Amino acid sequence: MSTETKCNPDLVRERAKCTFDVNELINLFYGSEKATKERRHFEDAVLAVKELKDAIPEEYLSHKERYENGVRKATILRDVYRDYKAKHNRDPPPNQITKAVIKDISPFLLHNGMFVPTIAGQGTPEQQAEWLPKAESMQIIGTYAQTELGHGSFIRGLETIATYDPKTEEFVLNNPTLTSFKWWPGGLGSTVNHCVVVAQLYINGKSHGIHPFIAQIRDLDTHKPLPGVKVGEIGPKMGFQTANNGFLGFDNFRIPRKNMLMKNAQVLKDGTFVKGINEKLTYGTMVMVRVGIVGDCSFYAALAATIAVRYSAVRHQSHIKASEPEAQILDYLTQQHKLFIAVASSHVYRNAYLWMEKMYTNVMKELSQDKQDNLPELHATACCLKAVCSRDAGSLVEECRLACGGHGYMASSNLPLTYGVTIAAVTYEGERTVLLLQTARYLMKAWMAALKGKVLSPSVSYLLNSLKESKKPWQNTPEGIVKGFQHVSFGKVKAAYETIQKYMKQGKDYEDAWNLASVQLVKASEAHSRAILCEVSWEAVCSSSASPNLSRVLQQLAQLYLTYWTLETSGDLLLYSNITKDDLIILRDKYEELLVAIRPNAVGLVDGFDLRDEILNSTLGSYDGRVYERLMEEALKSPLNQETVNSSFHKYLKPMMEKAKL
Ligand SMILES: CC/C=C\C/C=C\C/C=C\C/C=C/C(=O)SCCNC(=O)CCNC(=O)[C@H](O)C(C)(C)COP(=O)(O)OP(=O)(O)OC[C@H]1O[C@@H](n2cnc3c(N)ncnc32)[C@H](O)[C@@H]1OP(=O)(O)O
Ligand SMILES: Cc1cc2nc3c(=O)[nH]c(=O)nc-3n(C[C@H](O)[C@H](O)[C@H](O)COP(=O)(O)OP(=O)(O)OC[C@H]3O[C@@H](n4cnc5c(N)ncnc54)[C@H](O)[C@@H]3O)c2cc1C
Repeated sequence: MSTETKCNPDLVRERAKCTFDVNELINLFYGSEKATKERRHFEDAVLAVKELKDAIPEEYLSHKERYENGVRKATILRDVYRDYKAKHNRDPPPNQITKAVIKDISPFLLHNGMFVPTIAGQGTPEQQAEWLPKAESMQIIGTYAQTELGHGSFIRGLETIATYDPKTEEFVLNNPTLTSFKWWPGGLGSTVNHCVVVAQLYINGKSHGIHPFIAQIRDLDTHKPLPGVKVGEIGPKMGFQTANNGFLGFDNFRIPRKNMLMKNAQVLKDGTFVKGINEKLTYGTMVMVRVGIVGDCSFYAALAATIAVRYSAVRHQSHIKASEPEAQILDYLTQQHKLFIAVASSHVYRNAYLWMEKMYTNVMKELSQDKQDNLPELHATACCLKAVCSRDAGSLVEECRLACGGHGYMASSNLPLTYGVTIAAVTYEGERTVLLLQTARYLMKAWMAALKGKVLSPSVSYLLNSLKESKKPWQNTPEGIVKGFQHVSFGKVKAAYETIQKYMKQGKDYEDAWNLASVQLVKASEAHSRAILCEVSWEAVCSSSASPNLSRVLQQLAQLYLTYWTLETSGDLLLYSNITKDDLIILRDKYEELLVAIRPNAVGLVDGFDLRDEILNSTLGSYDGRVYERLMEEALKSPLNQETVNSSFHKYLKPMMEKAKL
């Protein structure tokens, strides 16, 4: 981190006001002092590589140049990872340094994030032995090719076909229609030579559902598409410009039988299909990534909050009192309302991610012992938390951007790109509504079980309690608010269920009744997610090992989250819990008190995310607060400022002005 010497005086004052030890917060957030040290050490090693520094900001490069620069840096970064592993005999610690290097999304994201994990999770030991060493060492580069032009959400509707030919013991891959073309996979455009292709398996004319296959699509020496492969890049997007998303189609492309990933289901040499214990295990990589996305949401909220809070401490505009100097915009309560929820939410998502990660690890362990009982709960929880956290994180980043006024609109603030990247997670890895409806299926089943008095899984057991406790008075405490959110979820689950029943009594079949109730079902899932987020984050704060000074501030943040959402969803609480108008007024006042209480620690709290200037990559958010200097320095890098008179003056402006004189 930069030293305080050249720091903006407002930020120096802010840091002096902080009531807790920022290093303690950093160590708590990242797990331990050792974890912080190792992460920083690795980040230092990456940032010491001169070739990773960009000569000019990415925004001035063409689409093609941006990609090429992204690949260049991704390969150097990969060397740093390899060298670290060789030296320390372990992988580098979790870190976000790719943001400092690639800025947008790495063309290797899908290789590391889905290709390798799919081989590890869906391959037999022999298949893992064949491909993992090559993939992990980057002798081959891959992606996860599932989505097609015509289908993304409904994956049973995928049209890519893998027909087994027992004579040659091969699968023949085909994309018979335009809509069957793979569309979106990251790195597919021009980077990868392999992919996991999700395709419909046909044996002797019989369909056996979708399965993952490994296909080599480009020559390893020339990188030319292999015969029978049509592949390319899909073009510019809202973000993900360097992710190199691509399209792919096969024309009678043959792959050996051993290229079907066969941990779950198998095709024997003679074409016998052996079903797996649960066909949904094929969807396993998606569950893993959905859990990871909750962690990503914590990072993006932290990044945007760091930029906007530091900027708001440096920026002065207007007066609170006419007699006093212009105020730091961070002193306006409205600004605190916009920003502190992003700080608080980052902690909430972090705790939810750690909680989900534990659930994921447990279920994976159970699956390895053929025990599947807790898989539905994992799937339902990962779906709704991914859906709610990504949408909320996107909104928080946008609110942080708006809170920086005009300068937040500058690319050099890094907030527009951060928004483009964050909001993409609402769609990828399962579109929000679609995932919430998956959770709703689970909630409806849980509700029916609750009505029968059955024992429910831990994440939905509150439905039973709420059934018993519906008459208890509201309590204006964090625990009371958590219960309140559970009552809202209970009420919405019950209402959605009864709506389905109502339509069925009117003669509709279950599917139509489901569709007619689906707005309510989505809302029930959202309420369920909010109840989980509130409960998990409050419990994490209460059981944390933080010192009293830090604990106080973390409790304030967690209470801010609870109170913010109570006020945002007060209509629901009035409808489904025993909260009263008077309780809401007390909570409104409490919320305002919390903003005021958190205010002196705002800069300390974002310093506690320990995001280096290179990761923030923002003129507005740097540790030293040299906002105006940086805005000007960055503007001067514009190619339009490298010449006094642009040629368009002579070509167009001057002739126009002269024509106007005639
Ligand atoms: C930090 C992250 C690390 C790395 C980052 C890497 C990349 C990030 C950046 C970008 C990459 C993006 C990649 C992608 O987007 S890849 C493509 C992702 N695509 C999707 O997510 C598709 C979404 N659709 C689905 O998952 C399924 O189609 C859907 C679940 C919606 C429906 O499936 P299906 O029609 O087969 O099932 P249903 O009939 O609705 O339900 C049947 C039954 O199955 C249960 N189920 C469904 N999915 C699962 C699962 N994954 N695990 C367990 N069980 C599952 C479902 O609950 C139903 O149960 P029941 O109610 O009991 O019948
Ligand atoms: C940045 C980015 C990166 C991606 N990377 C990859 C990748 O690497 N590999 C890969 O395979 N894919 C990738 N994808 C694709 C992504 O997984 C899909 O776009 C996503 O799953 C959504 O599917 P869709 O595009 O078909 O949306 P659609 O399903 O067409 O959604 C459109 C609308 O229809 C609604 N809808 C659809 N079905 C239902 C339903 N059953 N009930 C109610 N409403 C419904 C949705 O809610 C939404 O409002 C990526 C996408 C993006 C944006």
